[in-house]
Amino acid sequence: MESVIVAIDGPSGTGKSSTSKAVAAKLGLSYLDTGAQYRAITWWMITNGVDVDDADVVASAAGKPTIVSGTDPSHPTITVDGVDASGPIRTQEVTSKVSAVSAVPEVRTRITELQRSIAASAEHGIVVEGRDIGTTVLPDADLKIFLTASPEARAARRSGELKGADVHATREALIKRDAADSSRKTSPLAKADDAVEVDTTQLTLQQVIECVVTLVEEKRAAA
Ligand SMILES: Nc1ncnc2c1ncn2[C@@H]1O[C@H](COP(=O)(O)OP(=O)(O)OP(=O)(O)O)[C@@H](O)[C@H]1O
Ligand SMILES: Nc1ccn([C@@H]2O[C@H](COP(=O)(O)O)[C@@H](O)[C@H]2O)c(=O)n1
Repeated sequence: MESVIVAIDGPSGTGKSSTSKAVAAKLGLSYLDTGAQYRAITWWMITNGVDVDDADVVASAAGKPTIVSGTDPSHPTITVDGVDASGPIRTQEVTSKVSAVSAVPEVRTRITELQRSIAASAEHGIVVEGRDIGTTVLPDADLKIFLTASPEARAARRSGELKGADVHATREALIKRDAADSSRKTSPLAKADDAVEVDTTQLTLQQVIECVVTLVEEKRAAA
């Protein structure tokens, strides 16, 4: 198999980004962080005064920003209307509002088209991570992985990242975001029937990376 398409989905904090970047770098593949695209459109809505709780207004604005994702796993980038958005999309305000924006069907249609065109143009293949990649965006992906981990492990990982953040509050916030992402009508967070589930609770990041690399190599060998 010359080019390979890998879909990695799962709830928040399960290790999708860290794993996907490392696997892509190791195998010479491109990398796409689809959560960053939903964060980028949310950031644009906020900075342009759009009420993100008004789905009709969000829908009519969905086509306005130009979002560009750079797919080098050692230096992923994201711009909105030509402006580097990699910092602003990680604020607490964006994190708390992104699920409302990403639930709007017109937003999903727009971002899904963008994701498919990026995947189609990746010469050597790509690792695409998100919530609905295996189920909706790339249903014919060569390999689908669904990462999981206990809420406690995920909260501890995130609190370590946010230095000093309260673990209980972090746990509640990620459970709330997962619930919103899993219960939306259009393309919810879900495991594809043919995805391999990997519970990362007791695994180091290195072990998860090795597990996914092995699964990709097995697929390539079988092709
Ligand atoms: N197996 C692991 N063991 C310990 N820490 C891990 C593991 N996997 C990832 N991490 C750490 O957990 C944090 C969250 O990981 P990451 O951002 O990759 O998750 P994610 O699933 O992409 O999250 P989100 O969907 O919220 O963007 C990071 O600090 C990362 O280094
Ligand atoms: N395929 C996807 C990816 C992400 N989302 C939404 O974006 C939010 C942020 O994702 P992170 O991975 O950066 O945490 C996420 O909570 C979802 O609302 C999505 O809908 N589909």
